[in-house]
Amino acid sequence: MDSVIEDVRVRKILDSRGNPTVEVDIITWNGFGRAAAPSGASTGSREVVSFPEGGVDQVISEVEDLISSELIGMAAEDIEDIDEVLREIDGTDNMSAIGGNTSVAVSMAAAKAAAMSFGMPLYSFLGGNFVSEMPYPLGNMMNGGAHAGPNAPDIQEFLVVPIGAKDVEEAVFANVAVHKKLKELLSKKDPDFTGGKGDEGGWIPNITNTQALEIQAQACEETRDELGILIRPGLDMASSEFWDSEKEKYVYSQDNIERDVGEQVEYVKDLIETYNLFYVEDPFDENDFEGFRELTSKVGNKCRICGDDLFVTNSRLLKKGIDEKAANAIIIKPNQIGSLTETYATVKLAKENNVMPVVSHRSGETCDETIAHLAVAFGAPMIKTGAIGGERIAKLNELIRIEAELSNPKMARLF
Ligand SMILES: C=C(OP(=O)(O)O)C(=O)O
Ligand SMILES: [Mg+2]
Repeated sequence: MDSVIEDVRVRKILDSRGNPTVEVDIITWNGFGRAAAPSGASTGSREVVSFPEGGVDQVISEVEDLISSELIGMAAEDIEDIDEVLREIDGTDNMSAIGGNTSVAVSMAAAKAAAMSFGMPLYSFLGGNFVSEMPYPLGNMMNGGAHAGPNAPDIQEFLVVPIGAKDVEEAVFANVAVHKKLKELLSKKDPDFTGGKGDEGGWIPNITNTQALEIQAQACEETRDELGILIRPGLDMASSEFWDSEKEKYVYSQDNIERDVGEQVEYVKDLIETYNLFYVEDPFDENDFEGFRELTSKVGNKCRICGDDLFVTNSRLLKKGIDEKAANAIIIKPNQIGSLTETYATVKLAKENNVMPVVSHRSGETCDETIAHLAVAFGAPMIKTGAIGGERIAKLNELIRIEAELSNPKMARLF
């Protein structure tokens, strides 16, 4: 049996914020898989718990042996069984005993070890022989909110989608062209602009939300004219971060404006129309299915309204969202749910219900490239990975390699 697990090793490594995270190696008779877990800053409250109370050190000192003694002898390709064993070892509802980051790194390392044992790339081991669609990269251009400092916009991520790109390589370089253009524009606009970047490599501008939206639109247009590629703007508002539950208002401190739910619906609708936004993530607090539903019913035919903190990659929450018609896209972050099996179940449910899965990095990342393979294997039309920075380009460059390997690659359908 080529894929029988012979050893499991867990180590503490650095993530891009300089925090500790776990990296797992799984060694099979005939292969090897390595995966590391990322971590969020603007996390949803219903995500599984990343690590046990003692953090990564406790995983190394107590959990590693528990996991390896159960997994050694199992076949690495039996991913569902492996994920079930991890759930049993943990024994809690939210993975707080071993940590969702531990379990997801084991789950992904097992899949990679199985793929190598059978001599296949991960995307075809998970997605089958017929995968051919490449995701559009959602590039992160400017950062605010929890990913930036105090004078930045409240909106967390100013994104772009190069919807006119003919292939991934063109798409990735189009995003970088917008990123470079923005540096020029921001330097002209703000004499104090230092070129500082946020957690995901987007610029941190010292400007208001409206100014940032204007400059993002300008950068998209100018880059489109220069490259001849249509590029549309998008946002991750990460609104849970500035929702004040006592006041029941969204507090935009940079603009000195507060909006109730109804005003937020109108504001975001207006942004979508004014800036021709292609994508808006988390325009409402993570508990506000009703706000999501109202916005989606008004503009869901022209814009992807995406739930991240709302769904936390959880199929039960997605089912609620589908029943309530709350969104037409969902962020897929495997470490929010703690296993590949559950990640896949959520993707499958989304696709069956015309909810677009968008595979995503976290703000704290490593150079692990697994999500590039997951996006292709799952047929996700978009992937959110940033635009520059070592841990971001690890995924983007892997997408370029995958595209070069496929015999008949084409871009996914966005509409
Ligand atoms: C990537 C994101 O940030 P974090 O990883 O901090 O949740 C996000 O909110 O989509
Ligand atoms: Mg988000």
